[in-house]
Amino acid sequence: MGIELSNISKSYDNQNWTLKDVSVQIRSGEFFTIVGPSGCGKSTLLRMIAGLISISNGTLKIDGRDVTNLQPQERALTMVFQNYALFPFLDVKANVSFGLKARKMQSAQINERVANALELVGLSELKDRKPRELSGGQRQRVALARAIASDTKVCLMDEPLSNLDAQLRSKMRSEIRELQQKLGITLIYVTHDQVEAMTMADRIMVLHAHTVQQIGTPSEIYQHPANAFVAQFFGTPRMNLLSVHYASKNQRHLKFDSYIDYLLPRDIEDGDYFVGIRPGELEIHTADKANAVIKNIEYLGTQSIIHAVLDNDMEIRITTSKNNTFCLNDHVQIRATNTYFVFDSTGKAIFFNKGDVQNGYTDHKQEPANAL
Ligand SMILES: Nc1ncnc2c1ncn2[C@@H]1O[C@H](COP(=O)(O)OP(=O)(O)OP(=O)(O)O)[C@@H](O)[C@H]1O
Repeated sequence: MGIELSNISKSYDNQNWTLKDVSVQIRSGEFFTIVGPSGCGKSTLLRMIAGLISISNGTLKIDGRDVTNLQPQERALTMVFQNYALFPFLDVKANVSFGLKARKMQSAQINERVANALELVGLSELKDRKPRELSGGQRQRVALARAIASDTKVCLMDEPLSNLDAQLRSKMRSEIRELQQKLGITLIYVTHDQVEAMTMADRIMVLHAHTVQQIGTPSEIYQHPANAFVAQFFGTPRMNLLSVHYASKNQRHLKFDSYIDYLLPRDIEDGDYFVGIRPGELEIHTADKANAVIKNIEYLGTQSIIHAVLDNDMEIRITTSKNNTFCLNDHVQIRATNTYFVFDSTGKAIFFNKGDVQNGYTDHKQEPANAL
C-alpha cells in the first residue's frame, strides 16, 4: 500500500513548527527510511502517520484513502517501537497473538498466524518463554513477529535496533530487510544512524531544522547531496568544508591556499562559498611545498584518518590506505583530487565535479520553513 504525505506539519504549542510541510509519496512495497539528528522530528512524523498524535496541517493518505483524522486502529498499519513494548507477564506466543485476539479472530486462525510469524523470525522453539528469559535480539524478533502476524501491509518502525549491540544490530538490519522483501510490505523506518539508513533503504528522507532536506536513493544522496548538511551527515569521516571567499573574477582571495584555487567553477559570482571534499578524495604527500601539519592520526586497521591543520588554520580530515607512513607533526602537502562539491554561503549545493564530469546543480531542497 502506498502512503502519501501532503504538506504535513506539526506544532505542539501553536507557536513553533516541529515539522513544516513534509511531502512525499511512499511507494507500495518500498523500504523508506526517515533519518536526521536527535530532535529533528523523526518520531513526531512517524507518530503522525501511525495516528498516535494529531496532524496540525496537511493530508495523509494510505492506499489512496484519506486517513488524516482516523484513529490508529482504523489505519491498517502496525508499529514496532524502540523498547519493543512487550507485555512482561505474557509468554512469546501470547505477546504475538495479543492484537489478533483483540480483533476477535478465530483461535485456529490465530494459532496458524502466530506459528508462521514465529517461524519466520526463527523463534518457534522459544514460544513459551517470557520476555525476561530472552536476549535483546530475541525480544526484538518477538516485536517483529507481532507486526508480521497482524498481516497489515504497512509497518512503521521507530529506532527498533537502538538497544542492541553493534554486531547484533548489523545482523538484524539484514534480517529486517529480508523479511520486508519476502512479505512485500511497505516499511517506514526511523533512525538517527546514517549507516543504517544507507544500508537498508530503497529511499531516504533527510530531516533537519524542521524541514525535509532531501529525498532520494542512498546513492543519489551520497553522490549528489542537496546541501552541506546532507553532505556532512552521510559518510565517515565527515566531508571537509573549506570556506572560500571569491572577491572578483580576476583575483581570487582564498581562505584556503592555492591548491584549492582551481576548484571553483570559472563563471562563479563574487561571494562566500564552501568547497566540500570527502576525506577519501584528498591526497597527502611529502613535498617541498608543505601546506599543512599533521595533528592526529587515528589508526583503524584497513585505513587511517589523518587530522591536519592547514597553513590558514583550517582543520582537514584525510583518509589514507593501511600503509600510512606519516607521523605526528609531519609537514605535508595536501592536494584535492577532482571529486568535490561547491556550496553557496547558505549551504546549498551549486556545483559538483566528479572525474571529468562537471555540472551545475538541480535544487532538491524544499523552501525554508516559514514562522507560524
Ligand atoms: N509531546 C510533545 N510535546 C512537546 N514537544 C514535543 C513533544 N514530543 C516531541 N517534542 C519536541 O519535538 C521535537 C522533535 O521530537 P522527536 O521526538 O520527534 O525527534 P526525533 O528526531 O525523533 O529525536 P530522537 O532521535 O532524539 O528520538 C523535539 O524538540 C521535542 O522536544
